[in-house]
Amino acid sequence: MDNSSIPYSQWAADLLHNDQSTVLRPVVLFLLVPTATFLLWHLVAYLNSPLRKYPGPVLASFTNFYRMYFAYRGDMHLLSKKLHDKYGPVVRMGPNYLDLDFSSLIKTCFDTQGVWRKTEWHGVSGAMVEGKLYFNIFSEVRPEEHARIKKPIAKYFSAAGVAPLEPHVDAVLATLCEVVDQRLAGDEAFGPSFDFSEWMLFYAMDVVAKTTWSQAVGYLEKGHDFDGTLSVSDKAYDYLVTIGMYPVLDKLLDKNPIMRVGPPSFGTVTGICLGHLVARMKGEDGHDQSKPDFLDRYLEAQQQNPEVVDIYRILSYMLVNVAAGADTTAASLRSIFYLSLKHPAVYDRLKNEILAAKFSQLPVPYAESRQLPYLEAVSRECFRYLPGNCFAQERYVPDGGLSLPDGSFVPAGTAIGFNAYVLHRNKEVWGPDAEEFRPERWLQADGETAEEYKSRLQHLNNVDLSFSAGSRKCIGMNLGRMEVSKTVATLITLFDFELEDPKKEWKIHNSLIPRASNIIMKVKKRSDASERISQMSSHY
Ligand code: HEM
Repeated sequence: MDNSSIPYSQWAADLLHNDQSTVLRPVVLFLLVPTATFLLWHLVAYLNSPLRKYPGPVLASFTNFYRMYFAYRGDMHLLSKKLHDKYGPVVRMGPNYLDLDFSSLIKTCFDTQGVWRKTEWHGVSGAMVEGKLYFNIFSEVRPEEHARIKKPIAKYFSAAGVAPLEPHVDAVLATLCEVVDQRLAGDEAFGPSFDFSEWMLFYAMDVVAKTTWSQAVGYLEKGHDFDGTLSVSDKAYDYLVTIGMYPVLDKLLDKNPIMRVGPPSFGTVTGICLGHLVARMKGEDGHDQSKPDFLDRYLEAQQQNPEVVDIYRILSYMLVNVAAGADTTAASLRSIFYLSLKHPAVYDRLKNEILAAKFSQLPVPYAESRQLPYLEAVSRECFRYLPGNCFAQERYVPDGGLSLPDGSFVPAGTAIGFNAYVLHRNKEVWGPDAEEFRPERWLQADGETAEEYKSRLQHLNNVDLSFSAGSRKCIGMNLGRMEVSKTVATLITLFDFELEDPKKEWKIHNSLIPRASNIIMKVKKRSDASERISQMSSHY
């Protein structure tokens, strides 16, 4: 009989009552019962949800698999923007998740007390160490525990705290200049084409290693991902953002107590960090005491706070530096060069400002590069245009609920989130040219008084989520900004850059951090570059 001509339910019932189908019966029961329960559960949840009043894709209101699919594809930022353009400032993007585009709520939802808790998806980046689940500063979602583990080291990340790390950045920056000089740049004409994006990751990873344990990993010198760590790190991020949309799956995969399933985790990086920690503790790493690094500070923090900082905690501090500090900085450097070169007027103005500056030495000291207003404006515009985190920064609505500017009320326990990529392109906040790359928006405009500019800048600062805000604001912001500023000033002082084909677009895979590739570039040395580089390198 042709089963397609009878209703599905009757077909299933016939199948169950047919004595001859003794093999099929358990199979059908096994499939039907959970499927029906799953669908019914989702239907009841949908009908009862207080979020039903909010617009969004129908599928998204039933299941988080909707978002998971776009997280997997790597274009979550584009999806969020498209949905906000279609539905307005509130979009229901999950059964219990609202994506918001209200900059007026930033101060409320990114509070300094941790009342607005991070949602569980951040916890997916926790790591199993000897059978125990360890959360780091990024992945810890419990506010009290987050404050407890952050407090002993917060001071080392202040502007004054990171200043002594500048010699470490300088040493790696000198290596970068040498590598560009010897392998990539042409003397009189532009040299061969190469993918700038991968070199920025080699550089940023070496810097974070050097500032953390005083030794670069060696990506710049070797010129490739020689130990596979960079590719593992990409996969770990892909896993975090995809499984993070359904965190319960993490318990069956990466955190499965019986058998770990899934892509490689940060295990390799953990091994590298552990090796350096052990070597330091045994006094075997030849560390120069006159150049303190993060590891010195973490060991100091252990002395001062033994009840909080044990050896595992130090390891997690080291690990989060590597996991959170390299890809973000590389992404920012890629954006600055690519977006400026795509807008030749911007690149020319930036280049002219840098070449006109009389720097006291190379690498350019941060105290000097940060004085350049156009460099600062270009950096901030890049952070705005393509933020280092292009996923929603999620929080749970606390007791008392949340009143939205549209007059509606969101109950406690709802997950809400702000995607900086969407917020930073809101025309009501940033003006009609919000979608344009225009660094001048960060400078005093013609006819604008100093007072007006100050107040406009203050407003822009308040609605800028490039480094997040409140108690979960990026702890490494001062280091990241120092690195970006002095690296751009130093590279442009020594070399001229051009895109191989200015019409070609970069490729972006958004895996929390927008991973840009295919920035095919050519470089030319400025007249005295090689001589200045060899002078500079002799100091390191
Ligand atoms: C220009 C470079 C950087 C950018 C754009 C950036 C951006 C961000 C953003 C947006 C967040 C919030 C993420 C979220 O909550 O979902 C964050 C958090 C964090 N960042 Fe950065 N970051 C940069 C550099 C660094 C560096 C150099 C380090 C460390 C050496 C670092 C360490 C961290 C840590 C530990 C957190 C978690 C903070 C917490 O939850 O308390 N970042 N970063």
